Amino acid sequence: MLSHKETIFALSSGAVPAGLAVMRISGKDVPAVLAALIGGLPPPRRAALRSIRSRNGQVIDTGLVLLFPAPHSFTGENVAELHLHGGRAVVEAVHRELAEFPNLRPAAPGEFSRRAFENGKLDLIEAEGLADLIAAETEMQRRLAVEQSSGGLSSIYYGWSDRLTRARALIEAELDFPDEDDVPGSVSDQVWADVSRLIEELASHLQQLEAGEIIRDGFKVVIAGKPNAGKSSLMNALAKRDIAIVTEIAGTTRDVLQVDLSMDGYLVKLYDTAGLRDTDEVVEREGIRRAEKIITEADLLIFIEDLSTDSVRAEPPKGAVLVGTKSDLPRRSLRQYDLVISTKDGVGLDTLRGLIVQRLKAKVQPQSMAIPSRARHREALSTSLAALQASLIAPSRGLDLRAEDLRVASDALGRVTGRVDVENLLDVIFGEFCIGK
Ligand SMILES: Nc1nc2c(c(=O)[nH]1)N(C=O)[C@@H](CNc1ccc(C(=O)N[C@@H](CCC(=O)O)C(=O)O)cc1)CN2
Ligand SMILES: Nc1nc2c(ncn2[C@@H]2O[C@H](COP(=O)(O)OP(=O)(O)OP(=O)(O)O)[C@@H](O)[C@H]2O)c(=O)[nH]1
Ligand SMILES: [Mg+2]
Repeated sequence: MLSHKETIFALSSGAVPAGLAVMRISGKDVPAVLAALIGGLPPPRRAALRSIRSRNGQVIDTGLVLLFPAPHSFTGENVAELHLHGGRAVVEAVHRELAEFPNLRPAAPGEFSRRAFENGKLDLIEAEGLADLIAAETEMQRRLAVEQSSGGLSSIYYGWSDRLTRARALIEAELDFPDEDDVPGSVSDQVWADVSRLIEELASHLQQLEAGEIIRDGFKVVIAGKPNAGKSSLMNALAKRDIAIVTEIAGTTRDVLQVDLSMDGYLVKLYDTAGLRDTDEVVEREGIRRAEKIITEADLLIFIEDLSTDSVRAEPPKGAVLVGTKSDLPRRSLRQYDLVISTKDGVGLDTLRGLIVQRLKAKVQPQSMAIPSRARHREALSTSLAALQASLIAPSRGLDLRAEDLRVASDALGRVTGRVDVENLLDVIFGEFCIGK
């Protein structure tokens, strides 16, 4: 167990004033701090009502105090929690009192979790999951984060890591002791058969990454079309808020505007863009350049057309949903639309919401929430997959080169959870085989 020199503290609850404020303290000086503040130690892991006193004996506040002696705490260190009344002056007085202790200092962001990681209480996936859980704003983000923070995703990687470790151990054994009776010749075949099963599992796991990213980062829906089509009016209607400026002047919107929506528990990132047209106006042209950029990043493009005008119709990009708007006005367009709406009287808006959710779910159908969701996961998992695939190509290269591929795959997988170990390779070799005699 790592023993950090300094004891750290922070307000772990939200903004004051509030009903309660939780001050968390972690490190070896926790018992001394509690002795000074409340005159002794509360029973471990039980809430105790105590008065918290400053050095001069004045009561600062009376609240519930919790002590989690090391190593059975969130960080693995001694942890105390002071459940205070959530007033600004209360929190400030306790903060001041804590800072007076010679070995105490305010915690840096994420430092409690970092110590938990260093003490083996959390792996990297769980730590990321915890950060995502705190940031989660939609139900699906919460479910994804819970699965990651509570070890559901990690356990898949540990399972794969164990199988890889076993495979490597068997190959190493074959390399070192080719004539051993205890290592049958068919062992190698079993190893490569399991490696190819691993490849399939890893590849199908990686295919879920897009779903994970969409759940975590949001489904990007971009509204595009010609100037004055009614794009900003649609953005405001879907957001039910007056976000974008709407005027009858073509070329009103220049910047890309964005709003977060929650649809069916999913985060939808809705973008409003400058109307697309040829123009010499510098600001508008920059707006159009930005619009074109975000269009290429869209998960779903809603191409808006004013069905009441008879101007030249633009060709919507492939895959876009073609929406005719201003259906409250006389129709001049003969175009076949995917959907007809009016933001003025609300016609078709629910259908459009349904269509967005349907397109979203076509991309995101998680059978389980134990799926990757970050670029970091993608990098490490694809490196591992590529090395596993390499190990199966050209067996004639020899066992030692193929064993090296497995080592690379193993290391990459270890980086996902942050637990790269070679110790258990030795354990498997010497634990399961009677090679050494
Ligand atoms: N008051 C309070 N509520 C909280 C937290 C907290 O730190 N304090 N948490 C903070 O994120 C979350 C709960 N997570 C926790 C995770 C581990 C331990 C803990 O004491 N673990 C020990 C003992 C385990 C056990 O008794 O089963 C350990 O792992 O050894 C505590 C809270 C959410 N709610
Ligand atoms: N009758 C009617 N008018 C609409 C509707 N939607 C938008 N408008 C009007 O059309 C004009 C342009 O609307 P905007 O939402 O600003 O259009 P835009 O596509 O964002 O335009 P730019 O930002 O200039 O590209 C405004 O005068 C709106 O009031 C609708 O459904 N019915
Ligand atoms: Mg606009």
